[in-house]
Amino acid sequence: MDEPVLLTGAGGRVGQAILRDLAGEFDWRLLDREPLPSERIPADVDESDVFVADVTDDDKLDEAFDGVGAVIHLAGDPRPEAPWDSVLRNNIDGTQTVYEAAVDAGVQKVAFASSNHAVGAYETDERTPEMYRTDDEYRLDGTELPRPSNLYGVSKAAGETLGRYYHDEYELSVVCVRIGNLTRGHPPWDYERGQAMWLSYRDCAHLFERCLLADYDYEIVYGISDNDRKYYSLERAREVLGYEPADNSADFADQQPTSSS
Ligand SMILES: NC(=O)C1=CN([C@@H]2O[C@H](COP(=O)(O)OP(=O)(O)OC[C@H]3O[C@@H](n4cnc5c(N)ncnc54)[C@H](O)[C@@H]3O)[C@@H](O)[C@H]2O)C=CC1
Ligand SMILES: O=C1O[C@H](COP(=O)(O)O)[C@@H](O)[C@H](O)[C@H]1O
Repeated sequence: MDEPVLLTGAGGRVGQAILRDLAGEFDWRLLDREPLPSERIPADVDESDVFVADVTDDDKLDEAFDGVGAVIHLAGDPRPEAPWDSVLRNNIDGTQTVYEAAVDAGVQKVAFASSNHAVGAYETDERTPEMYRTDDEYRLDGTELPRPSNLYGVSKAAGETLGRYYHDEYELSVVCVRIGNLTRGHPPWDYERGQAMWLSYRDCAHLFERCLLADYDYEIVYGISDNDRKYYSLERAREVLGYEPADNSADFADQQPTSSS
């Protein structure tokens, strides 16, 4: 990728996981509505490539998108309990504005941060908690219809559908990554669901690197590490993107603190 890569929501957890490992790999342009503290900006990113802007502001986006080859779109309200007015503005309107700016600027690829919550309602009372365990074979693979668990999940399903439209209408390459549960250092303790959909920081960076380098049309993939426990298939991410996760939440089982430690 010779042209700059725009990272929206650069100051957040996912953005920082990506920059931690890929700072020197791409010519980054960073965008966030909050000013980024210097420790969140890689040393070789010039201040002219750092934009403080809201993703619903199309004029500011036009400036930030100028000359960009690919976009990783993370900016939005990440709270599963976020209210409708926030997800409507930040997640749905913001994502449509990003796709539109991408088309106007002649961008080739957009990687969109979707979520496990776009399909959270597959986790029915009948299937849980068994589906979170290693001996259960239930898998979602990205071909299933969205089944959101909350209004935030609805907004992520809408972002995926917007991507489908912008691919079909404008031939934009779009990959929607249904991210599981990103935590630094180790999987969440005492949370089976979180362990089954854990995404480590290094696998997160590697996955989005593959989203920038691979060739695809329109894809929905799951963004988790290669956990022994899993109810999301990694097949599509492996096949289409060349994703090769290095981490597995099971490797941390004996490190989990006990209540007495
Ligand atoms: N952290 C996780 O485990 C998961 C995250 N995701 C998605 O990944 C993306 C990033 O999530 P996190 O880094 O965890 O969230 P975060 O809250 O740490 O980072 C989001 C960043 O986006 C910025 N932002 C929010 N609304 C904006 C707007 N309207 N315009 C410009 N910037 C805006 C915020 O200032 C913040 O820096 C979100 O879209 C979230 O839904 C999806 C699944 C799991
Ligand atoms: O989409 C998201 O999912 C993760 C995991 O969901 P949770 O309900 O198990 O916490 C969440 O931590 C993150 O904030 C959210 O953006």
